[in-house]
Amino acid sequence: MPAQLISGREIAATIRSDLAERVARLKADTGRVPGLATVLVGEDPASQSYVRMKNSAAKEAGIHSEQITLPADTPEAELLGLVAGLNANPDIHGILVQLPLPGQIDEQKVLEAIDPAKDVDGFHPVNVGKLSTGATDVLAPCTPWGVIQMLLRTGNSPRGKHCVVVGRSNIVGRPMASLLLRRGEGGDATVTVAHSRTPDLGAITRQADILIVAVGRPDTVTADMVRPGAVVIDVGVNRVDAPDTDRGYRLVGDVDFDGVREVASWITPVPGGVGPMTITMLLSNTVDAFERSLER
Ligand SMILES: Nc1nc2c(c(=O)[nH]1)N[C@@H](CN(C=O)c1ccc(C(=O)N[C@@H](CCC(=O)O)C(=O)O)cc1)CN2
Repeated sequence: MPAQLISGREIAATIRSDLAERVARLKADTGRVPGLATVLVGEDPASQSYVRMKNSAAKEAGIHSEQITLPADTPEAELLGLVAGLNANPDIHGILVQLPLPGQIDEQKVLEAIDPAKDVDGFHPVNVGKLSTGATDVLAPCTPWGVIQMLLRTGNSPRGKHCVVVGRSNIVGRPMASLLLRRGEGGDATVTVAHSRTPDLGAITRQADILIVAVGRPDTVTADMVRPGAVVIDVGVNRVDAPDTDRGYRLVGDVDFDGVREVASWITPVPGGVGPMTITMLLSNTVDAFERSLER
Protein backbone atom coordinates (compact mmCIF):
# COMPACT_ATOMS: atom_id res chain seq x y z
CA MET A 1 0.00 0.00 0.00
CA PRO A 2 1.44 3.43 -0.89
CA ALA A 3 2.39 5.77 1.95
CA GLN A 4 -0.13 8.15 3.49
CA LEU A 5 0.44 11.78 2.57
CA ILE A 6 1.35 14.33 5.23
CA SER A 7 -0.28 17.48 3.89
CA GLY A 8 1.63 20.54 5.08
CA ARG A 9 -1.03 22.65 3.39
CA GLU A 10 -3.80 21.20 5.58
CA ILE A 11 -1.84 21.25 8.83
CA ALA A 12 -0.70 24.81 8.10
CA ALA A 13 -4.31 25.93 7.50
CA THR A 14 -5.37 24.58 10.91
CA ILE A 15 -2.47 26.24 12.73
CA ARG A 16 -3.00 29.54 10.87
CA SER A 17 -6.67 29.62 11.81
CA ASP A 18 -5.75 29.00 15.50
CA LEU A 19 -3.16 31.78 15.26
CA ALA A 20 -5.71 34.21 13.80
CA GLU A 21 -7.97 33.55 16.80
CA ARG A 22 -5.03 34.04 19.18
CA VAL A 23 -4.13 37.35 17.52
CA ALA A 24 -7.77 38.54 17.71
CA ARG A 25 -7.87 37.69 21.45
CA LEU A 26 -4.59 39.52 22.07
CA LYS A 27 -5.92 42.55 20.22
CA ALA A 28 -9.09 42.55 22.32
CA ASP A 29 -7.05 42.22 25.56
CA THR A 30 -4.21 44.65 24.84
CA GLY A 31 -5.36 46.88 21.97
CA ARG A 32 -2.21 45.83 20.12
CA VAL A 33 -1.24 43.23 17.51
CA PRO A 34 2.04 41.43 16.79
CA GLY A 35 4.24 43.15 14.18
CA LEU A 36 6.53 41.44 11.65
CA ALA A 37 9.16 43.14 9.48
CA THR A 38 10.46 41.23 6.46
CA VAL A 39 13.62 42.43 4.76
CA LEU A 40 14.41 41.48 1.17
CA VAL A 41 17.72 42.49 -0.42
CA GLY A 42 17.92 42.04 -4.18
CA GLU A 43 15.65 40.49 -6.79
CA ASP A 44 16.08 36.73 -6.49
CA PRO A 45 12.71 35.44 -7.84
CA ALA A 46 12.37 32.63 -5.27
CA SER A 47 13.16 34.99 -2.36
CA GLN A 48 10.70 37.58 -3.73
CA SER A 49 8.00 34.94 -3.84
CA TYR A 50 8.73 33.61 -0.29
CA VAL A 51 8.70 37.12 1.20
CA ARG A 52 5.43 37.92 -0.60
CA MET A 53 3.89 34.73 0.80
CA LYS A 54 5.15 35.56 4.32
CA ASN A 55 3.59 39.03 4.27
CA SER A 56 0.29 37.90 2.88
CA ALA A 57 0.05 35.01 5.40
CA ALA A 58 0.86 37.44 8.24
CA LYS A 59 -1.87 39.86 7.14
CA GLU A 60 -4.37 37.02 6.86
CA ALA A 61 -3.65 36.07 10.48
CA GLY A 62 -4.18 39.68 11.63
CA ILE A 63 -0.45 40.30 12.16
CA HIS A 64 0.82 43.77 11.20
CA SER A 65 3.50 43.23 8.56
CA GLU A 66 5.95 45.56 6.86
CA GLN A 67 8.12 44.58 3.91
CA ILE A 68 11.36 46.46 3.35
CA THR A 69 12.91 45.89 -0.08
CA LEU A 70 16.46 47.03 -0.76
CA PRO A 71 18.48 46.95 -4.00
CA ALA A 72 20.96 44.11 -4.58
CA ASP A 73 23.96 46.46 -4.20
CA THR A 74 22.93 47.67 -0.72
CA PRO A 75 26.04 48.11 1.45
CA GLU A 76 26.28 45.96 4.59
CA ALA A 77 26.37 49.05 6.84
CA GLU A 78 23.01 50.22 5.47
CA LEU A 79 21.38 46.87 6.20
CA LEU A 80 22.86 46.83 9.72
CA GLY A 81 21.44 50.35 10.26
CA LEU A 82 18.01 49.17 9.12
CA VAL A 83 18.13 46.20 11.52
CA ALA A 84 19.11 48.53 14.41
CA GLY A 85 16.05 50.67 13.63
CA LEU A 86 13.76 47.63 13.62
CA ASN A 87 15.27 46.43 16.91
CA ALA A 88 14.27 49.76 18.46
CA ASN A 89 10.77 49.89 16.90
CA PRO A 90 8.15 49.01 19.57
CA ASP A 91 5.56 48.03 16.92
CA ILE A 92 7.84 45.32 15.48
CA HIS A 93 8.13 42.07 17.45
CA GLY A 94 9.63 39.87 14.74
CA ILE A 95 12.40 40.62 12.22
CA LEU A 96 13.11 38.37 9.27
CA VAL A 97 15.96 38.97 6.84
CA GLN A 98 15.37 36.74 3.82
CA LEU A 99 18.33 34.50 2.91
CA PRO A 100 20.50 34.23 0.92
CA LEU A 101 21.92 37.77 0.99
CA PRO A 102 24.05 39.25 -1.83
CA GLY A 103 27.80 38.50 -1.69
CA GLN A 104 28.96 41.91 -0.36
CA ILE A 105 27.00 41.36 2.87
CA ASP A 106 28.25 39.15 5.70
CA GLU A 107 25.14 37.07 6.47
CA GLN A 108 26.30 36.05 9.94
CA LYS A 109 27.01 39.67 10.93
CA VAL A 110 23.46 40.65 9.96
CA LEU A 111 21.85 37.72 11.80
CA GLU A 112 23.88 38.58 14.91
CA ALA A 113 22.65 42.20 14.73
CA ILE A 114 19.00 41.16 15.20
CA ASP A 115 17.69 41.43 18.78
CA PRO A 116 17.44 37.76 19.92
CA ALA A 117 13.97 38.52 21.34
CA LYS A 118 12.80 39.56 17.83
CA ASP A 119 14.70 36.81 15.99
CA VAL A 120 11.66 34.95 14.62
CA ASP A 121 13.91 32.94 12.29
CA GLY A 122 15.76 31.51 15.30
CA PHE A 123 19.16 32.06 13.63
CA HIS A 124 20.82 34.35 16.24
CA PRO A 125 23.67 32.58 18.09
CA VAL A 126 21.86 33.18 21.42
CA ASN A 127 18.80 31.27 20.15
CA VAL A 128 20.93 28.63 18.39
CA GLY A 129 22.87 28.11 21.63
CA LYS A 130 19.74 27.92 23.76
CA LEU A 131 18.15 25.39 21.42
CA SER A 132 21.26 23.23 21.25
CA THR A 133 21.45 23.15 25.05
CA GLY A 134 17.86 21.90 25.20
CA ALA A 135 15.92 25.08 26.10
CA THR A 136 12.20 25.05 25.37
CA ASP A 137 11.56 28.81 25.84
CA VAL A 138 13.32 29.63 22.59
CA LEU A 139 12.40 30.85 19.10
CA ALA A 140 13.18 27.78 16.98
CA PRO A 141 14.00 27.93 13.23
CA CYS A 142 10.77 27.75 11.26
CA THR A 143 11.39 24.83 8.89
CA PRO A 144 12.52 22.23 11.46
CA TRP A 145 9.93 23.50 13.95
CA GLY A 146 7.30 22.96 11.25
CA VAL A 147 8.57 19.40 10.67
CA ILE A 148 8.10 18.63 14.38
CA GLN A 149 4.50 19.90 14.18
CA MET A 150 3.82 17.73 11.12
CA LEU A 151 5.11 14.64 12.91
CA LEU A 152 3.14 15.31 16.10
CA ARG A 153 -0.09 16.14 14.27
CA THR A 154 -0.04 12.90 12.27
CA GLY A 155 0.62 10.70 15.32
CA ASN A 156 4.28 10.19 14.39
CA SER A 157 5.92 11.38 17.60
CA PRO A 158 9.74 11.17 17.38
CA ARG A 159 9.95 9.97 21.02
CA GLY A 160 12.01 6.78 21.19
CA LYS A 161 12.45 6.66 17.42
CA HIS A 162 15.68 6.60 15.42
CA CYS A 163 15.58 9.80 13.34
CA VAL A 164 18.11 10.25 10.55
CA VAL A 165 18.59 13.82 9.34
CA VAL A 166 20.33 14.17 5.97
CA GLY A 167 21.82 17.68 5.75
CA ARG A 168 23.80 19.87 8.14
CA SER A 169 22.71 23.41 7.22
CA ASN A 170 22.18 26.06 9.88
CA ILE A 171 18.63 26.64 8.58
CA VAL A 172 17.42 23.02 8.71
CA GLY A 173 19.77 20.10 9.47
CA ARG A 174 21.49 21.29 12.66
CA PRO A 175 18.43 22.82 14.38
CA MET A 176 16.38 19.78 13.27
CA ALA A 177 18.76 17.52 15.18
CA SER A 178 18.62 19.81 18.25
CA LEU A 179 14.80 19.79 18.29
CA LEU A 180 14.61 16.00 17.95
CA LEU A 181 17.14 15.55 20.77
CA ARG A 182 15.42 17.98 23.15
CA ARG A 183 13.64 16.52 26.16
CA GLY A 184 9.84 16.57 25.99
CA GLU A 185 7.11 16.72 23.34
CA GLY A 186 8.49 16.60 19.79
CA GLY A 187 11.89 15.41 21.01
CA ASP A 188 13.35 12.46 22.96
CA ALA A 189 14.53 10.81 19.72
CA THR A 190 17.78 9.05 18.93
CA VAL A 191 19.37 11.18 16.22
CA THR A 192 21.90 10.55 13.47
CA VAL A 193 23.00 13.40 11.19
CA ALA A 194 24.36 12.51 7.75
CA HIS A 195 25.37 14.81 4.90
CA SER A 196 26.79 15.04 1.39
CA ARG A 197 30.17 13.66 2.54
CA THR A 198 28.72 10.64 4.36
CA PRO A 199 30.02 7.45 2.70
CA ASP A 200 27.35 4.84 1.87
CA LEU A 201 24.47 7.16 2.74
CA GLY A 202 21.93 4.37 2.12
CA ALA A 203 23.41 2.26 4.93
CA ILE A 204 22.59 5.12 7.34
CA THR A 205 19.19 6.15 5.93
CA ARG A 206 17.95 2.52 5.98
CA GLN A 207 18.26 2.61 9.80
CA ALA A 208 15.72 5.44 10.10
CA ASP A 209 12.26 5.12 11.60
CA ILE A 210 11.88 8.78 10.64
CA LEU A 211 13.98 10.08 7.74
CA ILE A 212 14.30 13.84 7.19
CA VAL A 213 16.05 14.94 4.02
CA ALA A 214 17.30 18.52 3.60
CA VAL A 215 20.20 18.74 1.17
CA GLY A 216 18.72 20.69 -1.77
CA ARG A 217 19.43 18.05 -4.43
CA PRO A 218 16.71 16.10 -6.29
CA ASP A 219 16.73 12.28 -5.99
CA THR A 220 19.16 12.23 -3.06
CA VAL A 221 17.03 9.51 -1.48
CA THR A 222 15.62 6.66 -3.57
CA ALA A 223 13.37 3.75 -2.58
CA ASP A 224 16.27 1.35 -1.93
CA MET A 225 17.57 3.77 0.75
CA VAL A 226 14.39 3.66 2.84
CA ARG A 227 13.39 1.06 5.44
CA PRO A 228 9.89 -0.31 4.68
CA GLY A 229 7.37 1.50 6.91
CA ALA A 230 9.59 4.53 7.61
CA VAL A 231 8.18 8.06 7.83
CA VAL A 232 9.84 10.27 5.19
CA ILE A 233 9.95 14.08 5.44
CA ASP A 234 11.23 15.84 2.32
CA VAL A 235 12.45 19.36 3.08
CA GLY A 236 13.92 20.05 -0.37
CA VAL A 237 12.26 22.58 -2.68
CA ASN A 238 14.18 22.40 -5.99
CA ARG A 239 13.23 24.14 -9.22
CA VAL A 240 13.78 21.93 -12.26
CA ASP A 241 13.30 23.10 -15.84
CA ALA A 242 9.90 22.33 -17.34
CA PRO A 243 9.57 24.41 -20.54
CA ASP A 244 6.06 23.05 -21.17
CA THR A 245 4.66 24.66 -17.97
CA ASP A 246 3.50 28.28 -17.43
CA ARG A 247 6.27 29.00 -14.93
CA GLY A 248 8.95 27.23 -16.99
CA TYR A 249 9.91 25.06 -14.03
CA ARG A 250 8.38 22.60 -11.60
CA LEU A 251 9.17 21.97 -7.95
CA VAL A 252 10.59 18.68 -6.72
CA GLY A 253 11.97 17.64 -3.36
CA ASP A 254 15.17 15.80 -2.44
CA VAL A 255 13.38 12.44 -2.39
CA ASP A 256 12.29 10.33 -5.37
CA PHE A 257 8.63 10.69 -4.37
CA ASP A 258 7.09 8.09 -6.73
CA GLY A 259 9.55 5.37 -5.73
CA VAL A 260 9.74 6.12 -2.01
CA ARG A 261 5.97 6.38 -1.50
CA GLU A 262 5.76 2.64 -2.34
CA VAL A 263 8.03 1.81 0.61
CA ALA A 264 7.32 4.43 3.29
CA SER A 265 4.33 4.52 5.67
CA TRP A 266 4.00 8.33 5.55
CA ILE A 267 5.56 10.86 3.18
CA THR A 268 5.44 14.63 2.58
CA PRO A 269 4.79 15.89 -0.97
CA VAL A 270 6.63 18.76 -2.68
CA PRO A 271 5.02 21.22 -3.13
CA GLY A 272 2.43 21.27 -0.35
CA GLY A 273 4.55 19.59 2.33
CA VAL A 274 7.13 21.27 4.52
CA GLY A 275 7.12 24.60 2.58
CA PRO A 276 3.77 25.93 3.87
CA MET A 277 4.78 24.92 7.42
CA THR A 278 7.89 27.14 7.24
CA ILE A 279 5.73 30.23 6.76
CA THR A 280 3.22 29.10 9.37
CA MET A 281 5.86 28.65 12.08
CA LEU A 282 7.19 32.12 11.25
CA LEU A 283 3.74 33.50 12.14
CA SER A 284 3.67 31.35 15.28
CA ASN A 285 7.11 32.62 16.36
CA THR A 286 5.99 36.22 15.75
CA VAL A 287 2.95 35.77 18.01
CA ASP A 288 5.15 34.07 20.66
CA ALA A 289 7.65 36.96 20.46
CA PHE A 290 4.81 39.48 20.90
CA GLU A 291 3.41 37.63 23.94
CA ARG A 292 6.87 37.47 25.51
CA SER A 293 7.30 41.21 24.94
CA LEU A 294 4.12 41.79 26.97
CA GLU A 295 5.62 39.85 29.88
CA ARG A 296 8.81 41.95 29.94
N1 LIG B 1 15.29 34.11 6.51
C1 LIG B 1 15.02 32.92 5.95
N2 LIG B 1 15.45 32.66 4.71
C2 LIG B 1 15.17 31.44 4.17
C3 LIG B 1 14.41 30.48 4.89
C4 LIG B 1 14.00 30.79 6.19
O1 LIG B 1 13.35 29.96 6.92
N3 LIG B 1 14.32 32.02 6.69
N4 LIG B 1 14.05 29.27 4.28
C5 LIG B 1 14.23 29.07 2.86
C6 LIG B 1 13.09 29.41 1.95
N5 LIG B 1 11.74 29.58 2.53
C7 LIG B 1 11.53 30.57 3.41
O2 LIG B 1 12.05 31.64 3.37
C8 LIG B 1 10.60 28.89 2.01
C9 LIG B 1 10.70 27.88 1.09
C10 LIG B 1 9.54 27.28 0.54
C11 LIG B 1 8.29 27.70 0.92
C12 LIG B 1 7.03 27.15 0.34
O3 LIG B 1 5.96 27.43 0.84
N6 LIG B 1 7.12 26.37 -0.73
C13 LIG B 1 5.93 25.88 -1.39
C14 LIG B 1 6.05 26.11 -2.89
C15 LIG B 1 6.03 27.56 -3.22
C16 LIG B 1 6.12 27.82 -4.70
O4 LIG B 1 5.16 27.50 -5.41
O5 LIG B 1 7.14 28.36 -5.15
C17 LIG B 1 5.78 24.39 -1.12
O6 LIG B 1 6.79 23.72 -0.84
O7 LIG B 1 4.65 23.93 -1.19
C18 LIG B 1 8.19 28.68 1.87
C19 LIG B 1 9.32 29.29 2.40
C20 LIG B 1 15.44 29.86 2.35
N7 LIG B 1 15.56 31.15 2.90
